[in-house]
Amino acid sequence: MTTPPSLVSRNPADPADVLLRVAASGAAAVADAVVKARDARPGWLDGGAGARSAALVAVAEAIEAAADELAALAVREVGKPHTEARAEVARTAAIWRYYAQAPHEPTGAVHEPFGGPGLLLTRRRPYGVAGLITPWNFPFAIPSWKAAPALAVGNTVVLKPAPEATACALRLAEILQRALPRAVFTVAPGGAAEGGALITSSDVVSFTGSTAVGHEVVRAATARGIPVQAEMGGLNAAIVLPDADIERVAAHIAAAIAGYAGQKCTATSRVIPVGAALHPVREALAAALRELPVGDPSDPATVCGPLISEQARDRVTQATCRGGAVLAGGNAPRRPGWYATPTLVEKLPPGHELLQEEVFGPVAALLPADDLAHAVRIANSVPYGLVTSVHTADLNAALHGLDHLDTGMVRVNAPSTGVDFHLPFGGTKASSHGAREQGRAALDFYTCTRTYTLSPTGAV
Ligand SMILES: NC(=O)C1=CN([C@@H]2O[C@H](COP(=O)(O)OP(=O)(O)OC[C@H]3O[C@@H](n4cnc5c(N)ncnc54)[C@H](OP(=O)(O)O)[C@@H]3O)[C@@H](O)[C@H]2O)C=CC1
Ligand SMILES: O=C(O)CCC(=O)C(=O)O
Repeated sequence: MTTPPSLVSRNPADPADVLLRVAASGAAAVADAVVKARDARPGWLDGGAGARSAALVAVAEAIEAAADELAALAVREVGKPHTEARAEVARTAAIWRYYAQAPHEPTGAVHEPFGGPGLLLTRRRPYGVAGLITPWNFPFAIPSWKAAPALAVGNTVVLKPAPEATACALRLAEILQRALPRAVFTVAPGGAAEGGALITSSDVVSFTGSTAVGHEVVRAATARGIPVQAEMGGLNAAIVLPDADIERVAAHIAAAIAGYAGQKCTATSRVIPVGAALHPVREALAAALRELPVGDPSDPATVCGPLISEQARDRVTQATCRGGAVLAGGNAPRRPGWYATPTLVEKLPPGHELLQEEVFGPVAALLPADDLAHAVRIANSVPYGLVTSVHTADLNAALHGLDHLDTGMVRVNAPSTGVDFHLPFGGTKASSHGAREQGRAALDFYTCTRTYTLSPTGAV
């Protein structure tokens, strides 16, 4: 028997600081966790809506009580700037409270038979064990916005977190396991082997991460005929019209490019000034990026902390060396930790990596457009379709954007980053596969509609 590899979790701001070394679970332990979760499912479901709701409220309360400690852990393990880490923890508690209402909601509808007496009913029922595979960038919020709706409707859950966020996942599991019955929620630390084992044993799969891995996950789950959703990358554009308040918009876009070092699927990576907006946007955005506070993520003033790993940092710095003109940043500060400076580039050759792939760093390309229709064509010209922001005071321009932008989300006068957890979240093209996450859409994803016929005895 081979020993599972060990997982090492390091502080990206100080790579000598090792948070954790644990053995990966191994595929057999993942399969075993799924068996135990399946056995725990009837008790969890039949315990009733009240018990499920109360348990989800207890999770929210425990997260709120541990907020400072959880935020500090995210700062240390995944390099999330302190202010954002606090906001993520607050959002995570709010997600559990929101889904704590779901067990009390109607699960179906009553219909009249086409002919004769009786009742026809629909009822949404859980699939069984939800297998969740999550990335490191929102180590509390993403596992929670998948697990809370899955649990609310009566599934049990096995989570395979990203190796880089193992300590956060284990701490979240501790909180959940105190509030939930045994085996209702299990975390299985590991890598691709554990992720694969989860897909081959669970009943419904939800993934967030890169597009390449997401497509593999979708193929594996589809081959088994189980429902799967995958939230993958983005290459999101911000369109700025000349009538926008350019100084204010530039500050917002700079934060959407380089906040948390651009490591959000919703980060802005292309900025499209329209017509006369080019010159003021170019100047104001380059200045805003140069002034953006870069540094130690535990400092509350920091907006752009380190990248998650050395490879991630090198990918960003190399991408900006391959053609184009650098307007701001374009280097790595000389300090311990995996930092890259907030970067704006222009005049990129067609087909450049920054115009085709999610680089997941604090870097954006400036792409001037002649008019709004041209801006929309540029925005739509990439393989991804997660979110676009449009900055304008003109309602007609905003409506044109809503009608013609081919992204799952369009945000007018709001940055591309940020999520309203009570609304559906997801994109088009290579950004998403399957049903939407979050909001009520998540309750539908984790349930299968059953149709019941009730006829009086002797009717047939
Ligand atoms: N959309 C988003 O929010 C995110 C996008 N990304 C993108 O992904 C890039 C790489 O980041 P990374 O964290 O490595 O993301 P990956 O997509 O590579 O990994 C995401 C998760 O899937 C696991 N996994 C890998 N291969 C498989 C498989 N075949 N079957 C099942 N599970 C698998 C990973 O484990 P393991 O790491 O051990 O391979 C990890 O837990 C980033 O640069 C960024 O572009 C990353 C994070 C979030
Ligand atoms: O912008 C956000 O707050 C969330 C982004 C996100 O969902 C992701 O990066 O996976």
